Amino acid sequence: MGVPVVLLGQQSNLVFATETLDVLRLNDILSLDGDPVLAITERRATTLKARAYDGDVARILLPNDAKLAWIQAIADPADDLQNPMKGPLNTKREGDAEGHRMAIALAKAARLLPSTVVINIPNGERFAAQNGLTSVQMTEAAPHLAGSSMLHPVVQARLPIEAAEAGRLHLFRPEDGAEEHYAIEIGRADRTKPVLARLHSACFTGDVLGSLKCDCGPQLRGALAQMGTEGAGVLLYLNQEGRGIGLANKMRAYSLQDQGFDTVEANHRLGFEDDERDFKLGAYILKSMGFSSVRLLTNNPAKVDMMKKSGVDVAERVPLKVGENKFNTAYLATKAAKSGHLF
Ligand SMILES: Nc1nc2c(ncn2[C@@H]2O[C@H](COP(=O)(O)OP(=O)(O)OP(=O)(O)O)[C@@H](O)[C@H]2O)c(=O)[nH]1
Ligand SMILES: [Zn+2]
Repeated sequence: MGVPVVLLGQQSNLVFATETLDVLRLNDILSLDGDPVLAITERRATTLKARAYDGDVARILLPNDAKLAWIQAIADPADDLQNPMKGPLNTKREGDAEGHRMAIALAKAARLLPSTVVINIPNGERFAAQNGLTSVQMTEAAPHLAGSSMLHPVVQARLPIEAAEAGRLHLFRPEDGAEEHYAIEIGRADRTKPVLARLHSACFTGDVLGSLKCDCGPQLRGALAQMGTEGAGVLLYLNQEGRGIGLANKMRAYSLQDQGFDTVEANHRLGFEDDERDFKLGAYILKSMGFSSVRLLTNNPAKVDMMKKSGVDVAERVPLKVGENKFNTAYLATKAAKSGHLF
């Protein structure tokens, strides 16, 4: 939800998502005792030429007179080209960055910009109670933020679709209250043989609107059509919009692409890795449906590796080359050059 929370640990921290910060919250932060810091990822720090002393995280000291617009411009690259000089940015070296790292993981989980304002507070539990804030023990939150949390099957029902009348939709819900994921089974695949399978990541623009900037729509329909023709298959529809950064951030990335950056550079400027998806959950869903071996429809070698590492045998990689057009040639070429896609 992007609301402030208190992270309880050896040191307790009050955490604000930078994206949802407003003047009132900022005034509250600046009136507290303690040195607030603006936490960003090392990817974002590289663009801003700020030193990251904590590996993947940089902690920028917040001046007493820090302005909301300045803070948000550090998190959001939208106006980087017009205003490249945000510094000098003094980053913190001493102390522990664990709370800051977790705060950024929380912002990512909320599909916000990966940046937070963090302030150390002496008695976290009392502060949270007095101010009506949610508090969470860092040790309890850590396993959920380290990767996707456990998924549970919720319901399944028959769903005839254009590609195959014998369709069945299975719905899975994670324990941490995050997005649900779906599996569409075509026919009744033999569990003792490799099944034709596709791990599809949600793409609202491509799947629903027919965007020409990517190849997702044709890949989705192409995979289902092939399963329909063969009479059996399973398509996982994983709600990992924008390679796991969410639709708002993907649109920010598109806006950066309009400024001349490619798909990977745009993710980095926003402070994300190239790909923030967790493919382990795909393997988990397949195993829970009784599949141990797949013929995987993909051009992405990372998906093949992740399947194997997660205990699902990939008997064959089946290429899925559809949907190339004049608007996505550069995007597909970047994926081939930078992400190792096989086209
Ligand atoms: N961040 C970001 N995400 C994008 C962009 N274009 C498309 N996407 C997302 O990328 C994902 C595409 O996923 P997949 O269809 O699994 O593609 P892939 O990883 O290239 O693998 P294969 O299609 O299996 O070869 C979807 O979640 C899209 O929303 C972009 O420019 N930036
Ligand atoms: Zn797409």
